[in-house]
Amino acid sequence: MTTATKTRTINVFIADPLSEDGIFPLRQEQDLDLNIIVDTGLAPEELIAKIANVDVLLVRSQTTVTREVIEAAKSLKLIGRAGVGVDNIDLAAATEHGIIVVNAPDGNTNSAAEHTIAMMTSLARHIPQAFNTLKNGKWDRKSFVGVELKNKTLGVVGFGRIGVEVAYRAKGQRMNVMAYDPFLTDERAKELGVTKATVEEICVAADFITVHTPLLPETRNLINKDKFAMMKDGVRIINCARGGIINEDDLYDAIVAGKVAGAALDVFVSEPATDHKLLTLPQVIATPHLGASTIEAQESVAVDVSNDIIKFYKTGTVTNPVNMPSIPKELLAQVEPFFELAEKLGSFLSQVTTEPVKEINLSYAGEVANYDVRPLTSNALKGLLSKNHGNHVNDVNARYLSERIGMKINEHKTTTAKGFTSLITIEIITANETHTVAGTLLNGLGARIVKVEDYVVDVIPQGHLLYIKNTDKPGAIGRVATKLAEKEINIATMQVGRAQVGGTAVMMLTVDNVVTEEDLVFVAQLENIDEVKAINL
Ligand SMILES: NC(=O)c1ccc[n+]([C@@H]2O[C@H](COP(=O)([O-])OP(=O)(O)OC[C@H]3O[C@@H](n4cnc5c(N)ncnc54)[C@H](O)[C@@H]3O)[C@@H](O)[C@H]2O)c1
Ligand SMILES: O=C(O)[C@H](O)COP(=O)(O)O
Repeated sequence: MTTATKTRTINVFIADPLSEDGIFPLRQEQDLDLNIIVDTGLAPEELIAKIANVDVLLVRSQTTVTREVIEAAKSLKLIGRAGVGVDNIDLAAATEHGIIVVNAPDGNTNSAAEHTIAMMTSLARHIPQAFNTLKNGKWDRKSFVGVELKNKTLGVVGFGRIGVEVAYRAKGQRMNVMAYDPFLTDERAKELGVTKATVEEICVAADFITVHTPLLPETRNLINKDKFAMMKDGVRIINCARGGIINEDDLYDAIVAGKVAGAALDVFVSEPATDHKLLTLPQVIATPHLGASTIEAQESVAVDVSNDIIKFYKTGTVTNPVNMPSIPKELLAQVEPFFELAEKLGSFLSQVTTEPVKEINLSYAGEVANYDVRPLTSNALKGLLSKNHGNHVNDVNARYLSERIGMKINEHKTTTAKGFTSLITIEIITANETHTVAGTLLNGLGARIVKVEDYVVDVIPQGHLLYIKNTDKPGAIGRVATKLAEKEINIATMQVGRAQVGGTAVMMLTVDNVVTEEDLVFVAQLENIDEVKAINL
């Protein structure tokens, strides 16, 4: 990943209204040259026209970041979502283009949970309808008889950050809480004092149902006419998550049919939703996507994405990635040193072969095998592909690009590391060749290549290397050294290895200057030299 300093201006484009206090970290950043452009409320074609030189795009839910926007953004490295839901961002397009998407998953949890409870209470007691009537000069106490929350059952579908916070608060109202989430365990349900249930069980038993899942293909229309049919008469529905999780037409029909007593909606399939048919029903109360609209939440989510932008440009890593594996903080410190090694090993192999790689086997041995190795594989693939893809390949799209060209990627983990604390061995298979390289981190000494093909070596993976295969006969080393001297190429280090006396041997040389194609030909013509490759790491 890239790190930047003041030498380059970074254009940060803020396309939705963000808290000014929240973007304070960006405004006061001293080490990076950030050019902050605030230009909100743009139509898609206006955004496309302005995005060509933008490095970082910051949005909330209002701006839709389409494939067209991404393709027009020639410099874009990072999209920051100041909030949770990323359904307004074409993640596949971002990933293909190597653009990191980060969000702020924690900053608005409380606000969204509080809004959900406010909506449920308002729904139970008809507060918006009663207020409207009163504003219109009518003192009507008969039309707005509500229901209590106490002893009612609340079904929570999607028991993540917000779902759990809603459950805590509902229990404070002395409600019984049922919850469904594919990741909810019996232990966690017990610990939180909720009844673990299926969506169907919730539909059958709940008086109030609230959804808190992301909008995904699996959750779109999760609550539909079949589910409404299972529900109690007079059930009340709340959606402060995403429009589309509850089928809007089916909800409308269920309300008109008297099955559903009321619905509280903060979100709609298409927003802004000012003339939606659900809004014509007196049983429906609604807010214009206000779940996260508090001073605290807006400051918090904007601070989180601002800090991730700064972190990305200073360290090359981010805290809340959406389209790359997220590494817990405590593990990051341990695996980060391997990133460069994995990339160098991949790069080494890309320069050893000229054929397309059909399969790559990555073996992680020793301590490194205890970690989530996917980021290491991404770095190895980045190194492997960079020969042909240059700067267009990064940790985000390396796996995607590899799979797109049909490369089979196999990761293996073993505890034994042949005497090393950790060992990464990478094998590539092409139509006609197989090549292997292995590397490690030596305590206090940094990265080393310790094996090339079947030969044990000890090479710092840095600078200009010459990889020479020769027949193990006297004089080969001397001839190579003399030829390089003739070409004014200074040898810094030299390693030799062989499997058996008189067989094939390898030389690994580090040299002080770039070795040209012409120089390589001269070396390759020497007696008993079978193959010469220049490798730049
Ligand atoms: N109205 C607002 O302004 C507002 C504010 C914040 C968040 N949100 C939305 O609220 C939702 C939840 O946010 P969060 O922060 O709790 O996210 P989260 O990722 O912490 O929780 C989502 C949960 O949904 C679960 N889930 C996924 N697929 C499911 C399925 N098929 N059935 C049931 N559960 C499933 C996940 O396992 C996860 O536990 C998101 O859609 C987010 O965009 C809306
Ligand atoms: O997913 C979210 O974080 C919420 O829907 C908030 O959206 P907003 O940033 O547009 O308020």
